[in-house]
Amino acid sequence: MDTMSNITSETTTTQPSTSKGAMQAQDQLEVSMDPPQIYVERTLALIKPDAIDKAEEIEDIILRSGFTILQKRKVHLTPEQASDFYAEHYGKMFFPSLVGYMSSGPIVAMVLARDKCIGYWRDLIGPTNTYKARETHPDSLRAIYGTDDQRNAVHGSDSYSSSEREVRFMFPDSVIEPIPAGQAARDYLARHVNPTLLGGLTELCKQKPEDPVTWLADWMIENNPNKPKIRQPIIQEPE
Ligand SMILES: Nc1ncnc2c1ncn2[C@@H]1O[C@H](COP(=O)(O)OP(=O)(O)OP(=O)(O)O)[C@@H](O)[C@H]1O
Repeated sequence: MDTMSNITSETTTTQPSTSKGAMQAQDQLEVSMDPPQIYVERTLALIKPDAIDKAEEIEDIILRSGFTILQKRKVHLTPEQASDFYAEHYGKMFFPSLVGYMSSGPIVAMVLARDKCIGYWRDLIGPTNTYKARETHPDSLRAIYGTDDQRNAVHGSDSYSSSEREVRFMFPDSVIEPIPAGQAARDYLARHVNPTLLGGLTELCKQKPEDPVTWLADWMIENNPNKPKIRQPIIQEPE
C-alpha cells in the first residue's frame, strides 16, 4: 500500500548551537539515541447517514484508538456530489442505490492523522459488508454500527492517493501542505526546532525535574523564539 510519509528527524543540525551546554547535549544525543522516526499519515473518514446518530460515540472511539481529528465538518451531499465521490463505482449495479444512500442525510467528514493512519483506520472500520463484518470482525465499527451490505456506517480511504483526493473533495478550502520528508524534514527541524529543543534538553538535564516532559513543554513555551514580545500591559488604576 502506498501509504506512508516517513519523516526521519535526526538530532544532528547544521545550525550553530547557542551554548556549550547545548553542544554537549547534542553530542550525548547522537551517542545514545537512534534517530527518531516520525510517521505521519492522514486519511479521510466519513460517518455515513445510517450512523449519524452515533457520531459522538464513533468519534470517541476514534480518539481512544490513537487518531487525531485534524478537521471535521458535517455535510449533506447532493446526489451529484455523492456520484462524484464514488465515481470509481459508476456503472456497477449498486451505484444508483449507493448514491441515494450517501445523499439521503447528513454525514460527518473528518481528516484523521496518526502513524499508519490509512491502514489502522481500515482495520478499525472492518469489512465493507456489515453482515460479513459481524461474522469475521465483530469488534469493528461496521459490525457494531453498520446496517446491511450497503449501509455500513463508515468510510475510509483505501490508499495514499485516494486519501489525498478525498480530503481535497471534502475540504476543498483547506490548503494541505505536503508533509516534508527526508532532507526537507531534517532541514526544517534543524532550522526551526533543534536549536531551541537542545537548549531545553540541556536545562532539563541540569534540573532533572520530576515530570520532565511537562517541564520541557513549559520551557519550550517560555523560550519559544517565535513568541510575540508583549510589553507590560497598562493596568488601569481604579478611580
Ligand atoms: N455489493 C455491494 N452492494 C451494495 N453496496 C455496495 C456493494 N459493494 C460496495 N457497496 C457500497 O459501496 C461503498 C464503496 O464500496 P467499496 O468497494 O469502495 O468498499 P469500501 O472501500 O470498503 O467502502 P468505502 O469506500 O465506503 O470505505 C461501500 O462502502 C458500500 O456502501
